[in-house]
Amino acid sequence: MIVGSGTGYTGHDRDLSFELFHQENLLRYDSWHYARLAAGEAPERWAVHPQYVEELVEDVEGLAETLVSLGVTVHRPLALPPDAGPLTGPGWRATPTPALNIRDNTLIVGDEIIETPPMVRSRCLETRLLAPLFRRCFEAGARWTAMPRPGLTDASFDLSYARHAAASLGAGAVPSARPGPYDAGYDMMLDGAQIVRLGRDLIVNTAQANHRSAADWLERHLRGRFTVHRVERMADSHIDATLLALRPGVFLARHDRVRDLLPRPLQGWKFIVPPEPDPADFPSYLPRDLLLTSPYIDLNVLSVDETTVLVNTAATGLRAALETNGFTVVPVRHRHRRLFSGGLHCFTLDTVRDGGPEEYLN
Ligand SMILES: NC(=[NH2+])NCCC[C@H](N)C(=O)O
Repeated sequence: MIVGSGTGYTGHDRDLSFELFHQENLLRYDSWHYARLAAGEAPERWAVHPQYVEELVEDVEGLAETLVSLGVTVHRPLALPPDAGPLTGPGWRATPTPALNIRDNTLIVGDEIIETPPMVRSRCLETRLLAPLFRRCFEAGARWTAMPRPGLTDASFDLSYARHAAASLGAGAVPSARPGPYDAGYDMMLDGAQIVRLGRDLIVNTAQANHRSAADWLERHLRGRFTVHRVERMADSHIDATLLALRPGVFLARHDRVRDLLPRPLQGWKFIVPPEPDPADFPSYLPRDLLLTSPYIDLNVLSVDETTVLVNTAATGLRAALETNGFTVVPVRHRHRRLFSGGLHCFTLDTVRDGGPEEYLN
């Protein structure tokens, strides 16, 4: 398994791609800068308090140590070069982020590593920091592919989901971004965290045209080896704080309605729905500390086998729910899961597992 790295995180580039990606959480906390950016205003650099970064790094190192103690072989990405950047694309530049939420920009399916097309400009360097590890897998016989790279120009984002979300949260209109000379239509965009892998079947969440186009690519690319099942708008993008498979026949789900969105054969699985998150389980932050995940983020657990699950120490209700259902819970400290957009599942990427892909849907 690879465990991400928080070293070198300094802040966020609040550009159009970042605002669209984090729209739902930013809107909830009343800090969404999209309209200004769409009108041509320059992106803003938003610092994260260095103490939070230090504590993040400490917690990620603890996660890596816990996995080693459970007998997992742990690999780490390259560090973010301190003098890296800026990244540039057609008509934009952005400050790169470290390879922290490595679940997002890579999808491992069977013997194949697929680099997925990032949705946030600052994240375009992350898979390069994993390249030495991917090279070793390649040399050992793995396939290694990258989906078509997106241009990420302002007008390359389909706004249909953003408009739907803004309307349901009572926010104002979402103006179209200005067209530019480097536009190439709606780019393919999809993160690995939009996919639940179940043996020979993949559940892929799509919420707008960028995702759907990427899902078309994935479906054609994997035809004959894996089956793609689409679910529409289970979430804005990532679903690994909404639905996770704990073992064949058992899901962990944010709420009961998740069941109805799944293909029929999976609706008969058991769904463990933990109690609502307790606000007392989280640190208190200032308005300047952007909250980039919902309070459900601790659902983002990491399974190492069919009974053992790594769970945030602070998530008391969730830990109890899993124990009641017969799982062995290994507590892991992860304080700032709302500031760095990810939990234990987001920070990890399983590359080699025991057993082979099985059939669960027939
Ligand atoms: N792979 C990830 N980065 N997943 C994080 C998903 C968090 C989800 N958007 C929420 O706010 O609850």
